[in-house]
Amino acid sequence: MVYSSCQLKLGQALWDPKLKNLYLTHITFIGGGTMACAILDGLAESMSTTLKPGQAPEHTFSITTRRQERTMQLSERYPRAYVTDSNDDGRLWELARNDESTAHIVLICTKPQSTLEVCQSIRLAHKSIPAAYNLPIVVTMCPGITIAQLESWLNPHSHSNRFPVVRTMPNTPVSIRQGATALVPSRWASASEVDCVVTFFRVFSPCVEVLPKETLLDVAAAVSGSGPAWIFQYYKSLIEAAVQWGLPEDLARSLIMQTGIGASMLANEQPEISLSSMISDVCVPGGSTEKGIKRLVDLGLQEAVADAVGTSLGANHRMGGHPSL
Ligand SMILES: O=C(O)[C@@H]1CCC=N1
Repeated sequence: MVYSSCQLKLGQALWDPKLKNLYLTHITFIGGGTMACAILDGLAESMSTTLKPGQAPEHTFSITTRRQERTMQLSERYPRAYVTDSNDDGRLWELARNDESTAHIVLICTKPQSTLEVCQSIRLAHKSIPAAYNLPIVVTMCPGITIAQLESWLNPHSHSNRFPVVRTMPNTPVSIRQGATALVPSRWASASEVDCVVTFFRVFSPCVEVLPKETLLDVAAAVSGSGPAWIFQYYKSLIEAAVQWGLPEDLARSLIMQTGIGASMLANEQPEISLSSMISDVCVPGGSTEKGIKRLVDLGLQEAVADAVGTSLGANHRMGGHPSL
């Protein structure tokens, strides 16, 4: 299933009334690093708040960061956020308290190594929540850390009142609402809860649910989560080549960026046309592009890319080998 973009209105019932009606009221970012800020930047422009009757949240978001000096920077950059340097801050979880009609997303945006500790904080903060109330939806973006691991850290003893979990893999262009997000929900997440997470991510990226196997999320992470780096690396090589042949760097950069945007848009708008055919369209038979492409292929571009993606995937899988991470 592919979900295209939408507007997010916090506090508005977002779901098909045939499903359980949930109001998304608050989003907690655990970790205030690159991905948290990319998402917050993507949200900043596009979000409006429609309060549920009788409800007046002071803060739309919460952000936690380990470094105290960073709390000030984040508060200035995101004035609607409650910023704290502790995942065990009582106020953090009070702001996010749900009743039976509200939903709250906790996004784990820390380094993968901190996930276990973060899950422990989330679990402890919700230890005394009555069974009828909604637990927050725990959303991760750590490749390799499985739903089974997350559930064992969040719900070590109980088989009832489980935290709904959704694994996601967004990428850095979410900051300009041009991201791509792959996701896979746990079987304990209800249709409304999955809709809630999808609606959230659709603000800054089309989302795709990877089926049928959870491990495919790691493949998506290797090509799409890491993807901007693959593309930037290729652009960097093109720019360096252009500069070697005398083109000024700024000119090379702007020509190559626009070429990348145009080529991506062209390919995206015509999904029925293969990339091989689009390459042929550029190549005059026996001409310069054809010769250059042949050289790239002969030098092993395909093997190099496959090897790099495999290496990245292997690293993601090793990450899942917790507790050593
Ligand atoms: O490099 C990493 O580990 C993460 C995964 C996807 C993008 N960055």
